[in-house]
Amino acid sequence: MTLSQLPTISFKRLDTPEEREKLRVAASEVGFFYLVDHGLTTQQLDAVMTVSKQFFDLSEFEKKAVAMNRSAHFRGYNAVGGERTGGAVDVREQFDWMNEESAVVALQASWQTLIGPNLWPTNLSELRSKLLSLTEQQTRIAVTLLRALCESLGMAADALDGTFSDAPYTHSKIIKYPGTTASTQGVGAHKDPGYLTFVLQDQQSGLQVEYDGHWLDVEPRAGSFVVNIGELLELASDGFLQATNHRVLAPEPGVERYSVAYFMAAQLDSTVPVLDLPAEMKEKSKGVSTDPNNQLLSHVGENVLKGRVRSHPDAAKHIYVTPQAHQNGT
Ligand SMILES: O=C(O)CCC(=O)C(=O)O
Ligand SMILES: [Fe+2]
Repeated sequence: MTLSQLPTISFKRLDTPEEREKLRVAASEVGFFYLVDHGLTTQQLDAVMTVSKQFFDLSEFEKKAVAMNRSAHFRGYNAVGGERTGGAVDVREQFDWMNEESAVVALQASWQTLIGPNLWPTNLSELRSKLLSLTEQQTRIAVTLLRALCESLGMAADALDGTFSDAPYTHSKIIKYPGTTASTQGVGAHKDPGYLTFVLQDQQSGLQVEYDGHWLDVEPRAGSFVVNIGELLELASDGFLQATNHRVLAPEPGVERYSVAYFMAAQLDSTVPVLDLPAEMKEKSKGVSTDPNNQLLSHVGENVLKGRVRSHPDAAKHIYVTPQAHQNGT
């Protein structure tokens, strides 16, 4: 199948069977689509991009004050060099935040290190308010989208609700890709570990999705989110939906690209069930991928932690829970 453009799904029409059918096709045959009519205004999205650029324009000293290597919970800033994908350095700067929480005092499993407070710069107070408000709205959209997706797969809308209840684990990042000739890798090819990812792009292209053995450009479309299927949905659908490989090419020198990524998972202590899909979907399923370098884990905390450790090995050095406890996922 050839594809010149990614499908587009209208969020406000998801209550119609026609749009849900389009959603099922987009999610199962491509794994990437534009989400429009989601209700977030252009002004709000522009304001997020503006405050994100203001963050990256802070001095090195100010950014390093919130560096991820000061966090025990994979939160905060990474300069270029702080992340690797596929064994090579990603040429991007980024600032990560997750749910605002207190740290677990006595860890019983390694994944509990994902729980903790965010790091916020003291001299850009707008960053916290703008980003947390964005996350809250994206979570509402993601929950509705996931429910519509379950329905489109012939399941009850709430089939996965038990895994995230009213507060899914979410992880987000603002990202700056500086122009470079040193490497073509903005971020190397990877799959995202959660249920659903939303990417907000600026006007600069570079995001590519693997489709039918080729890399397809995901051209920026103002006001849309680019949605992709993550590994937890591949597991829940027993491979009917596939987490899609994607990457970002570094821009040319003199050009910068900014994006904001939002990853919705389930609660970290939950385990993703395998949905009993209709027979015609089961027949079409390619099965869950069995890449020896990337095992998919149905324990949510374990699968999310796997992604974080692979991306930020330095930030993972503090993890001290015994392998026994880790294995049991307790
Ligand atoms: O920056 C982008 O467009 C995508 C980033 C991405 O795939 C990721 O951070 O997982
Ligand atoms: Fe990604």
